[in-house]
Amino acid sequence: MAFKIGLLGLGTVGAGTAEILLNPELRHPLVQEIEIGKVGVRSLDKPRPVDLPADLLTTDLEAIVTDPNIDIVVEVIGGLEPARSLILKAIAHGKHVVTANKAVIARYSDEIFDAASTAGVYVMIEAAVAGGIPVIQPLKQSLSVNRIHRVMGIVNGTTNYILTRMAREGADFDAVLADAQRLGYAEADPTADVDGLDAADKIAILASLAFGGRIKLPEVYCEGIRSISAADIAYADRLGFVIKLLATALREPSAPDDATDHLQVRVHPTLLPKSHPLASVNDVYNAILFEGDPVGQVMLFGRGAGSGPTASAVVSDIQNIVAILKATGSRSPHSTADLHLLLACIHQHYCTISPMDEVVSRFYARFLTRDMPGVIGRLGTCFGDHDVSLESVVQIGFQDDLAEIVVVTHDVREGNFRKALAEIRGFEGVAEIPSVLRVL
Ligand SMILES: NC(=O)C1=CN([C@@H]2O[C@H](COP(=O)(O)OP(=O)(O)OC[C@H]3O[C@@H](n4cnc5c(N)ncnc54)[C@H](OP(=O)(O)O)[C@@H]3O)[C@@H](O)[C@H]2O)C=CC1
Ligand SMILES: N[C@@H](CC=O)C(=O)O
Ligand code: NA
Repeated sequence: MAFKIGLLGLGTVGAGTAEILLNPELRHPLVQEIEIGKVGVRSLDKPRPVDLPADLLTTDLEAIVTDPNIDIVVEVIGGLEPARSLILKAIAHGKHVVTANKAVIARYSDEIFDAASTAGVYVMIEAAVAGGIPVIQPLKQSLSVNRIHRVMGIVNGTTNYILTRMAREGADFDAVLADAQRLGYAEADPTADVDGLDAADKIAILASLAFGGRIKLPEVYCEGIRSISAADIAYADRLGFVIKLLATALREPSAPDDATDHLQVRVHPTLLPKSHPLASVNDVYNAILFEGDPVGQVMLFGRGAGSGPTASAVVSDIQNIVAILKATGSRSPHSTADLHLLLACIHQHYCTISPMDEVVSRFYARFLTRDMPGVIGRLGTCFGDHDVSLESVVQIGFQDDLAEIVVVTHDVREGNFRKALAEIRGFEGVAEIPSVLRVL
């Protein structure tokens, strides 16, 4: 007897999921054993890109998650509520859950995974991070024997598209954002993408899996790309860099007497050397670079969004659950102890995340100063006073009657760098510091 799924949502991802399930030919034989039992939507009248019997569609999503005939609930409605409540209700009714909802998982994974563990069901989230690129399962399985040092990636397609176009065309942010909206890459409200929140949700999820603990989302540092100007992209280019919105999670080396793992988990625009493997990831593509011991570097590249790619991840999660249910010979929830250790989420403790002031990195800063003698010298002295060592200081040119000076530092403690900047803002002759960006 086929495994029945209750599909919550028939939009971009839901329709892509139905499309795969309705056309199982030339896919893994298990796909044929998955049947769409019910589909929950908001509007019954909307035209749909997939051909489903009308009686499968309902606006009563509660009835789906409590239906005894449904084995697996697939949540692809998005948003926080009712998505969170429906997931929890499905779990309470013994359903396994597959979701693409990074916003819900990054905020409520503790209650969701606790509930799943108690109920003996799986909650699978491959589609929630980097859409069609398999990143969750590799982290849970193939890479998990490694000591992961760092996970770093371009995990938001919209911002990567915007930055790529700005770099290619010398265009400004607002003009390219309007295009990205017209092309359907960015949402009508692009906040979650351009302010880095979507990437922060995703790196919180990856960090949790990579470092084996829970992450409190408010502790994830998040800075978007609204302030990136065509001028910065051009200067970065002259210095040998590209600017990307980078999501990073890394384990800091710990002192011998410190048993606590300290992590950095952060999202911000970053100047990447043009030779870096992530520097050539352009347009709406995503890529994630893992660094672990002993595996070294592993980079996964592909489409992080879109109907088909995201549905590929959703259906692979459904298939993983079906494979386990078949192997155990039981569709009922398992006992907690019987859950497959490499598929269930079992973390209990919270990771300690270092405050940004303590993070050590390189910086790029652009200053607009009046063209008077001694300005560069005063900048240099102030940075030196705060233990900020400079790699280069270049007067690039002029903007109106102001000299434009670009500074690149060596590795510095962020708190020291910020203190120096605060002092420099008060200098006579310094009109503005239009941009401060981190450098890899
Ligand atoms: N789009 C993408 O490329 C990616 C999306 N995701 C995630 O996948 C999820 C779904 O995204 P996407 O498919 O783009 O979203 P869409 O807006 O395209 O589709 C949402 C679907 O959910 C239904 N829906 C929404 N709210 C309700 C509600 N309250 N009651 C009943 N039905 C509801 C809508 O019904 P109706 O059609 O009737 O309006 C629609 O079918 C999100 O969590 C998103 O973050 C993840 C990776 C990539
Ligand atoms: N809005 C996201 C798509 C889904 O994760 C992006 O632009 O990458
Ligand atoms: Na994925």
